[in-house]
Formats: sequence, C-alpha cells, structure tokens
Amino acid sequence: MQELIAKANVLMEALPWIRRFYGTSIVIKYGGHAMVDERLREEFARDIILMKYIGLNPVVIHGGGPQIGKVLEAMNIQSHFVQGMRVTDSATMDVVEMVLGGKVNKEIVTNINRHGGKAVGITGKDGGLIRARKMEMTAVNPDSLTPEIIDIGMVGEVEEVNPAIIEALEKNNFIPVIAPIGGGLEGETYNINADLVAGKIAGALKAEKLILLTDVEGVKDKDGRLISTIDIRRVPDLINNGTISGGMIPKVNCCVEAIEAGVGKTHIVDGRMEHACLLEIFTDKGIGTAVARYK
Ligand SMILES: Nc1ncnc2c1ncn2[C@@H]1O[C@H](COP(=O)(O)OP(=O)(O)O)[C@@H](O)[C@H]1O
Ligand SMILES: CC(=O)N[C@@H](CCC(=O)OP(=O)(O)O)C(=O)O
Repeated sequence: MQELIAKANVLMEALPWIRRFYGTSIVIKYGGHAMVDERLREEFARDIILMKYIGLNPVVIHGGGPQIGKVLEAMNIQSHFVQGMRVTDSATMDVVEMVLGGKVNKEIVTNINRHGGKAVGITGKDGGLIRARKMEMTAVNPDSLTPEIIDIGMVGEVEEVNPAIIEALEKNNFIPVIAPIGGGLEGETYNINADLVAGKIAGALKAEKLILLTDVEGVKDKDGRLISTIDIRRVPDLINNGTISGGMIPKVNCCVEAIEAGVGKTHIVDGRMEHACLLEIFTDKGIGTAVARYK
C-alpha cells in the first residue's frame, strides 16, 4: 500500500509543473549519448510522447555529428573542425544533408511513432523554417599572430527563423523533429550546429524551456562540482576565468541568447541519464544546470 501511495505522490509532485507548462513549447536539443544508446533512445521517445499527452508541446532538434563522421570515414573523407564547426565542402554538405535529414531524422521519427506519438521529421529548409547565411569565421594566424577570416565552406548561421511550420504541426498535435540544416536566399544549403539551431528556434517560439542534452552532468565548477544555477550575467566571467571551456562555451552562449530572446528558462542536462527530460521538467529540484536571468 505504501508503495502505491509513493507512486501517487510522484504523480502529484508533477501536478504544479504540468499546470504551469500546459500548452507551452519545450525545445529539446537531442544529441550525444542519448542518441547512440539503444535503451536511452527508446526512453527518450517515450518521454517526448508523455509530454505531448499531458499537454506540452515538445519540439525536438537533433544533432548527429558522430553519425556524419562515420559515413564520411567510410567514404574516405576526413573530418576537420574549426572552433567546433565541421569544415563543410560541397561533398561533405551532401553527406551531412543525407545523414541528418535522412537516416538520423527518420530514426527518431520512427521511434516516437512506434511508441504511439505523431512525429513529423523536417529540416530547416521545410516551410522556410530556417533562413541561413554563411558563417563568418575568424582565427588567429599562428605565424603573423593576426586575426584572419577563414573559409569553412557551407557552415551556416541562422539569419531568421519562421516558426509557422512548427506552429501548424503543434496545432494538429504533431511533434516536430528538426534536422539542423538551413536554406540560403539563393537556394544554397547550409550545415548548422544543432545547439545554435535549438537556441534560435526556442527564441523564435518564445519557448517556456530550452533543454540541451549533453554527455556531462551539467556545467561544473573548477573543482568538478555541478553548478545547479547560473545567472546569465555571470557567464562572461565563467568563460573568461576558464571555468567554462571547449564545447560548453557555445552551449552556454546559446542559453544566454535564448533567454535574451524571451525563453523562460534554459537547461544543460545529462543525456546519459534515463528520463533526463522528464526529471528536469516535472520534479521540484530538476537536474543539471539551469541558465536563466535570476532576480
Ligand atoms: N565547466 C564545464 N562543465 C562541464 N563541461 C565542460 C565545462 N567546460 C568544458 N566542458 C566540456 O564541454 C563538453 C560538452 O560539450 P560537447 O562535447 O560539445 O557536447 P555535445 O557533444 O553534447 O554537443 C564536456 O564534455 C566537457 O568536456
Ligand atoms: C557546422 C557543424 O558542425 N554542424 C554539425 C551538425 C550536427 C551537430 O551539431 O551534431 P552534434 O550536436 O551531435 O554535435 C556537424 O556537421 O557535425
């Protein structure tokens, strides 16, 4: 009996959060471990469906860097990254579009639909969702020590988001699953980092939450302890003093941009953990690191 009551208590803990988030958009960047591990993939799909059934509007943006890397390797094309961005010539762009827009996207859609959801897979080109332009990248030349513009090919940055297609899908109870590819004004195709896309889409939707799933517990301090909340005003210091580095810098910056664009709260959470999204949204304490504007 006590066990049954404990189960009811867990459901009741979720009630205020369900009331608060009912009808709102929750943007989730799905990537890393959660996407590779079979069991976590299933759990993720079921979490998304549960959210939808209790009245939230999950929007999934997925990555797939490792999957692109594998196909390129099989084709004897080497991967090069500059400041975390994949140098994308036209052969690489074809592979990126094929892998992200095709296999990876459709696997996620299939998983959600197999468990009873109604997912629709699109790229940023569909319905004019993401207009992109070529990313300008500067790097310091090691010989002259001066900054230089370098060409990293068809890597894009988001110029504008038109969320009409997402809103149309949400209205009809479909779950949008979005590959991070954008279209340019001249019909060109751009490869865009998935965290950047998730941040921009969350901003355009004025989403209640942006959740970035990653392969660490959250943002850690210099002693390796989890920082559970970060005020966006503290972010520049944490980057400048080296607490936040590498792949965590663009993630945290995406969170800051999203908050500035009107997103309620952003979270960096551990995608290796089962039910990471549910635990973040529906428990009092949440998990991972919340990046927001605090009073
Ligand atoms: N302060 C920090 N807290 C946590 N991770 C950090 C921090 N600074 C740098 N990192 C690095 O950032 C990585 C996450 O970024 P990245 O590997 O690009 O993630 P993903 O592949 O999920 O997009 C972590 O694995 C860690 O090595
Ligand atoms: C420009 C750029 O680097 N694009 C990424 C897009 C996929 C991505 O972001 O995947 P993850 O989230 O798994 O890293 C790439 O080509 O790998």
